[in-house]
Amino acid sequence: MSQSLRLFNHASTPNLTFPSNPNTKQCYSYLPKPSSTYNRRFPLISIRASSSSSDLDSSSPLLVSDNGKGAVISREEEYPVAAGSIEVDSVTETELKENGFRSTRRTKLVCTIGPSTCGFDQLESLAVGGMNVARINMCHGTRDWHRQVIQLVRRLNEDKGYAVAIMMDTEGSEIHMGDLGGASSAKAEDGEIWTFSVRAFDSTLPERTINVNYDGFAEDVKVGDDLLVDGGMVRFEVIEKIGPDVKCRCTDPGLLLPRANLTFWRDGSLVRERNAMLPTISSKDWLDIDFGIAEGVDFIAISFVKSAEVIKHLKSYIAARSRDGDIAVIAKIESIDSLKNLEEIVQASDGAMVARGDLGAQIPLEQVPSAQQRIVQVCRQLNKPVIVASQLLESMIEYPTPTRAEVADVSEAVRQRADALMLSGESAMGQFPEKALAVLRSVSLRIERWWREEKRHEAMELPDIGSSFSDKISEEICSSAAKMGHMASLLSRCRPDCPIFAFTTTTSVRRRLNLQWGLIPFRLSFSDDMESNLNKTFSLLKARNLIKSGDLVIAVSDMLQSIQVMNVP
Ligand SMILES: Nc1ncnc2c1ncn2[C@@H]1O[C@H](COP(=O)(O)OP(=O)(O)OP(=O)(O)O)[C@@H](O)[C@H]1O
Ligand SMILES: CC(=O)C(=O)O
Ligand SMILES: [K+]
Ligand SMILES: [Mg+2]
Repeated sequence: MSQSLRLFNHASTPNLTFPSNPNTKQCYSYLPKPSSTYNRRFPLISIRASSSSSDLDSSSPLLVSDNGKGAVISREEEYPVAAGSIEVDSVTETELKENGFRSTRRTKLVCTIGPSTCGFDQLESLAVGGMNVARINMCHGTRDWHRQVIQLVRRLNEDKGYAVAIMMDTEGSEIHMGDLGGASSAKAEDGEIWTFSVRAFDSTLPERTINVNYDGFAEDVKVGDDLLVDGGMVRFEVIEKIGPDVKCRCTDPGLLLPRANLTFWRDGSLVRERNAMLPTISSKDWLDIDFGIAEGVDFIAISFVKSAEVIKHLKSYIAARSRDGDIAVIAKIESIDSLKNLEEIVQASDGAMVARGDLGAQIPLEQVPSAQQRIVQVCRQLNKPVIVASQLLESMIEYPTPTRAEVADVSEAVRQRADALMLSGESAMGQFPEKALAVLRSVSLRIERWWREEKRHEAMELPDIGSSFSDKISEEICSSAAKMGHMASLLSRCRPDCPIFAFTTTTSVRRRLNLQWGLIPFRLSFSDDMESNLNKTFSLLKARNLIKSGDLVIAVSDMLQSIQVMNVP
């Protein structure tokens, strides 16, 4: 570390130190001295590397270390990383070795697991194809089925060196159809009369009959209402009410899928007075959440969030029950109320999902794109990961190639710098899950490469988010480090034009970091001595051919409240 430059280090200097070496770059930062001892809540090392010391260009990698919030423990029996070893996702490692830093994918990919993808080999193919997070949707399947999937993903991670995280998505208590008596779908033709009923049918469903999960349904609808299945994929008009049965005429034909969402509209507006009384988290959802906690999922996504309160409540519920409180809560933005209360919901959550399927059933379709843009922007402002979901490649449920419009939609989400893109039916029950994932991957890579080529490092005005003094210092350190390479970065939030290597001692933190834009999580053991941590990290990365001697790096550590610029020894 001969060319090492210590720009600022509170551990050793009472005040500000400027570089004295004339060969060093004029890229120091001015930071106030913290009033208290080191804040260890967010230990960060960020290291920006490039091929030569004169090449501080903005596309070289940034390495970040994050121990997560506080204590370094996880729910699993946390086994220490063997001294002299570093764990990294095997796919990422191969990509890094083959293509170098610059081409690593920044946009993360979430796949919904369903009948098409629930086998070990299928899950492995998705992991090889770049799946960062596996989503299980509690609307469908039994808990035993989901447990099986979770166990397979675990096995995949342990046996094959992946770090695929698991996201459990709650059913929520909106109105939806029953499961079609076991049929995988049913076709509703123009003009047909169907019965929507809240009756419990003990044996098989009568023909053209749909079960509805909400007891108040027959009371709430009125003759003349429009009944939309799945946000308008199929449309009916209510023509008659007979006790618990509601007779409807099909006005827009289409395919009915099991447990599809139902909304009803009157005089051009969504009817939601009674819906609004349903709890966001139903009693069945609470059982699913208990299941998720017991199984140690990494994320719980909450459907139809209406306010920040429910998120806060769930977070304290998890904190009290999960051993380490390390399950991240993702707010699904898919209702009018969630858009109204967006900022406070996102602020209360650990991330958000633009759940365009149901959102498009609650607001006019033409408003969905602007809602998406706003949600992505708010999440980034508030430094929360955001997932863009639903119908990204819907046609690929049936066909092996996407439509041009779908590719344009995926490109737009990548361009907005969403943290992650999600597959739903494409991977859950489609015929081409791996091909759909490959399209997400190649479109992401293409757009990201285009940024590099065009040098489009979109800078966004980012408000200060640190509330404590030490947090503010960390923020300052990170943005100063980013500015050195003429690029924006408060780490992932700044969407720097470089990959970010994230180091953690914890398996569960490593998996959670997998959702965030540009972060490549590694696991290794740390000591209290940052200097030796850095050296150890370098030698481990070098041994794996992930960096090489001479690479210029910037190390940012809020454990030491310091920035160092150095060449990899
Ligand atoms: N575990 C599962 N078992 C069977 N089918 C599933 C499962 N998960 C998903 N699917 C199928 O894939 C489709 C798309 O999945 P997706 O997760 O988007 O569900 P959804 O019903 O649209 O609800 P949501 O609004 O929660 O996304 C579902 O409609 C269902 O047919
Ligand atoms: C993902 C989801 O829940 C939706 O799009 O509605
Ligand atoms: K759901
Ligand atoms: Mg939904």
